[in-house]
Amino acid sequence: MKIALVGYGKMGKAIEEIALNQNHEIVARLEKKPTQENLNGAEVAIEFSTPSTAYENVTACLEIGIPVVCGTTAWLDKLPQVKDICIKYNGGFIYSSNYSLGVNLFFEINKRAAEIMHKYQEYTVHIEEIHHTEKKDAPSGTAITLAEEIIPIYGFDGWKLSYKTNNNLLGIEAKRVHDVPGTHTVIYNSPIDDIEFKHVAHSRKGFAIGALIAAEWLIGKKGIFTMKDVLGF
Ligand SMILES: NC(=O)C1=CN([C@@H]2O[C@H](COP(=O)(O)OP(=O)(O)OC[C@H]3O[C@@H](n4cnc5c(N)ncnc54)[C@H](OP(=O)(O)O)[C@@H]3O)[C@@H](O)[C@H]2O)C=CC1
Ligand SMILES: O=C(O)C1=N[C@H](C(=O)O)C[C@H](O)C1
Repeated sequence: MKIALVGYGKMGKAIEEIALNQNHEIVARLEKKPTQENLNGAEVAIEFSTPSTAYENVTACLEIGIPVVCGTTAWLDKLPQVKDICIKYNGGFIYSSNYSLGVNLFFEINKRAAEIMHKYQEYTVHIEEIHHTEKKDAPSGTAITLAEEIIPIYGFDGWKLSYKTNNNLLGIEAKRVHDVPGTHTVIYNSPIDDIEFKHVAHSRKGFAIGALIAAEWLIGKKGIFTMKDVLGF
């Protein structure tokens, strides 16, 4: 693949390392808005930038006619507009809050666990996420995805940044610790015992491998997709 990396920070560099080992070509490394010229003949754009720049970058790629794999978090209030633009330009777009295979398996386990656990009112539920101190958003996109799977099953009104669940809002606790790539835990507590489902990323490798799998899958496809489509869940 000829890949444009839109955003060349921690994730852009992690993707580059794996892409080069897989004999892909990096034709652009951008830290600004993509244009026809600076995309340099890319077949696909992989966008990991910042919450305030992702929307503009994604829409620019779609308007130019380049399919986009986007991993940037905390801009999803604008997802409906991106979907409209993708349809208008007959483009290809994938978004996932987390591209790692392990977390996508965890999403499935999380849903099933909530379906079982919500019947047992002696257990409370909340989420904890831990990330490196450079992270701009809280809670993480992954924690929000986990919450969005639990909320309808429990009938919660939504989530809030809190170490506990109350007022019918699912608690998400966000901790920031030097160098942690990403740890997510869904915690069920009762007076008798605790049950915890936990995913620990040891590095950014899993996110990068997943983003490259998504990019290869997306080339030639039209529409709006998630990692569930890529993995066939
Ligand atoms: N979905 C997933 O699997 C994962 C998602 N993420 C998400 O990806 C995003 C990026 O994470 P990470 O790489 O760690 O962050 P970094 O801060 O390391 O990298 C972001 C990069 O984007 C650059 N940038 C700034 N403005 C623009 C712009 N207009 N266009 C393109 N690039 C720009 C920044 O440059 P400068 O520093 O000069 O401002 C920086 O190099 C975050 O939202 C994070 O939550 C992270 C890991 C996995
Ligand atoms: O910013 C990060 O680093 C990460 N961001 C994503 C998120 O917000 O869920 C995915 C991963 O946890 C790492």
